[in-house]
Amino acid sequence: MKILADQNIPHSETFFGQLGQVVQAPGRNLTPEQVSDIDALIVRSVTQVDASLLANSPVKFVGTCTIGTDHLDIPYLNQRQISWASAQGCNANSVVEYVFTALAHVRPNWLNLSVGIIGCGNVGGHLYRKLRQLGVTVRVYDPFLNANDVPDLTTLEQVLKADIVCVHTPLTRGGPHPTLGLLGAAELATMQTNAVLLNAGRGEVIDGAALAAHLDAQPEFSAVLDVWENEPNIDTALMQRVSIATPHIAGYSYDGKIAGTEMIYQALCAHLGIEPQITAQQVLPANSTVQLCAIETTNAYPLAALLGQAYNILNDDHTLRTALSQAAEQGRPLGPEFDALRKNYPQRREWHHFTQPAGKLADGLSQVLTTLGFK
Ligand SMILES: NC(=O)C1=CN([C@@H]2O[C@H](COP(=O)(O)OP(=O)(O)OC[C@H]3O[C@@H](n4cnc5c(N)ncnc54)[C@H](O)[C@@H]3O)[C@@H](O)[C@H]2O)C=CC1
Ligand SMILES: O=C(O)C(=O)[C@H](O)COP(=O)(O)O
Repeated sequence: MKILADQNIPHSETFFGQLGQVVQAPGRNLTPEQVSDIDALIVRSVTQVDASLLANSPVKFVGTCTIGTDHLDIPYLNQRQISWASAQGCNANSVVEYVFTALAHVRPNWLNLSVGIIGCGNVGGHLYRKLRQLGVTVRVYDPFLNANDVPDLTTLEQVLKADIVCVHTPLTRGGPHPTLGLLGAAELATMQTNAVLLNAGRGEVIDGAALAAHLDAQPEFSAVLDVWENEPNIDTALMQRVSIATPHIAGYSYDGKIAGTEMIYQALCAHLGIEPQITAQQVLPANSTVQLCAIETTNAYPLAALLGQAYNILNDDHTLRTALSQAAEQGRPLGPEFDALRKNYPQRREWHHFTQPAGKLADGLSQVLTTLGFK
């Protein structure tokens, strides 16, 4: 069998090579010719999988090593009886670590603030439970859940009143509660003037032009954006206005990426009726525990300093801004720069690979780190 895999899927040969011949290709601009003799197509979020790609292809299985599925035309796949699978929850922990790291930088007192969560599935739900464990006041908006699922469920209006609002919905264009443009000028206007808005879902859920205008009008308002309208050609005017800007890498922990590969390998095995032979555990680096360094007791933001050792979000922000401004100055297109940062993203491990500093931490800090997942 012939399997085409996006070249940015780590260990695709190790996993899918068990099942057939693997051809790797850049996923952004796959052509119908490239899939004209392919049995299984393994993609990431940058490949639009629809009739224009697959109409003349013998593909019988499509797997996306991502949580999001907005790039798949699912009705078309179903109609063609092409099996498909996504990697639900694979990088949810990675996104939650991103959120906590970002908040520690933009609102060092976030433990004492209220947090609103829009979309409470694998990512939002994980974030919700951690915040509750930490004693943070949380409000949730998710029209597909009820109060038995989430006791703090409320309206979108109430969630938008929180000090910090985190967006973790899928991008949906239809159905009873579409998320395309869910937050526009009218919704932003109801938020607190010094709120933080964080989007690690999909860029199109927030109207970027409205957000840029809002940031201009409200100097105390902050935004953290990992996802953007029109990726990879993002709006640099908006980027310049946000507090933290990253190139859609919230879910890019190495653990999360390998989990995505493994889940789709398992799904393809199930499709073929074959027992899986390889696991994520076999390919992830072993014994990779790292000890965090002790920090100065005088450090005003000890949590940000500790989290920054495990995941340096400011480096991701700096790298994006530098790459895009250099490309703009030199008249080069921005899209390839954005994609290159994602393709060459360094290996980032999740927090259960880190142990707390040997020295004594300030009261309560060790407990917070333990709740966040540090050993
Ligand atoms: N920035 C990144 O690197 C990553 C982004 N994502 C994005 O995050 C999204 C969410 O991921 P998961 O939590 O794993 O998905 P999920 O499917 O487990 O949960 C999504 C939740 O959003 C809710 N929802 C749907 N429409 C809504 C609406 N109109 N208003 C409020 N809530 C709504 C659903 O009921 C569900 O509970 C993904 O679909 C993907 O687009 C996921 C992983 C990484
Ligand atoms: O899992 C998802 O959904 C994501 O947003 C991924 O982290 C995006 O990664 P790529 O598929 O765009 O590499």
